[in-house]
Amino acid sequence: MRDAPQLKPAADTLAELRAEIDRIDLDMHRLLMARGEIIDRLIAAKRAQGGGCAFRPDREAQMMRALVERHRGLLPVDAVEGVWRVIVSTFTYVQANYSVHADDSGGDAQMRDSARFHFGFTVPYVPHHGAGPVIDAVAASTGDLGMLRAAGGLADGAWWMRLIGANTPKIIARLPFVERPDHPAGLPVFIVARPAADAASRDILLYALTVPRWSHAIPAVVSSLEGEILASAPFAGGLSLMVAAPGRVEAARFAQELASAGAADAVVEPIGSHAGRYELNEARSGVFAPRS
Ligand SMILES: C=C(O[C@@H]1C=C(C(=O)O)C=C[C@H]1O)C(=O)O
Repeated sequence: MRDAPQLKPAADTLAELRAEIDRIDLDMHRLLMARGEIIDRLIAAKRAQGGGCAFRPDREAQMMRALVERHRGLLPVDAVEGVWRVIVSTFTYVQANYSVHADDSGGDAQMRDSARFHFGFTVPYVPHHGAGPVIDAVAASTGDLGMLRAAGGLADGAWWMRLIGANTPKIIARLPFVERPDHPAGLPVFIVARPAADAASRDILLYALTVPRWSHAIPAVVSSLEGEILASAPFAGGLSLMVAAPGRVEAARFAQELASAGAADAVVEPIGSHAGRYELNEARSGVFAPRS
């Protein structure tokens, strides 16, 4: 007959708990080092796709959603998300070095918090004053990222007009990937980059909409397409709007709807796209649902 299982002592000793923590830390560190060993193969695979920026925003959005969705336990989701942001961003950096250029004109503290939370401290943070200089710095680089307030720094006017055209940077992500009211780095920001092939998420399309003058047809058409006017500013004697629309609304359809509503002189041009917005409804429970 087998012996009855040994009863565990009533309380673990501190030394035993520390030994357990050391074992777990060693496993985690070994796993991180193993993750690093895949990098050379990733670099080769991406070089075959054309190289450039290693950031894959669509993949990252899926990873961050899956992470917060499966998270359980007492470790705050903010901490888990922060740890993975640093892992993923630093792994992107070691594939192809990049800097994050940020517009500090609306205040440096929130931008810096956001950049550090989402990209860590290994990735260089380069402050600029204004959206224009950020976009210029990204345009002059091969793989750098720009970080701009999604709500817009109005001092720059219609900065999104600089994103129009075939060889200009585009908006490729909106951060945080998973939103919640008490997010520790919750400032909504757009990430601007020279887009890499097949990396973009096209759940939400972003457009620059230019019109000679304001018309009430514009918000009516935007809301009928389930879009959103994000910002507006005077431009070249008229007005420019930054508009978000669901991925099914191509530029031609948008222009056509505007024309039918009486705004035939509206020009609609793509300026980027990003993953659908996800909101974590019950912070720390791991339960989240898409924004309605
Ligand atoms: C590893 C990749 O490159 C980057 C780094 C990632 C990571 O470390 O998990 C994920 C997406 C990319 O931004 C990838 O494309 O899969």
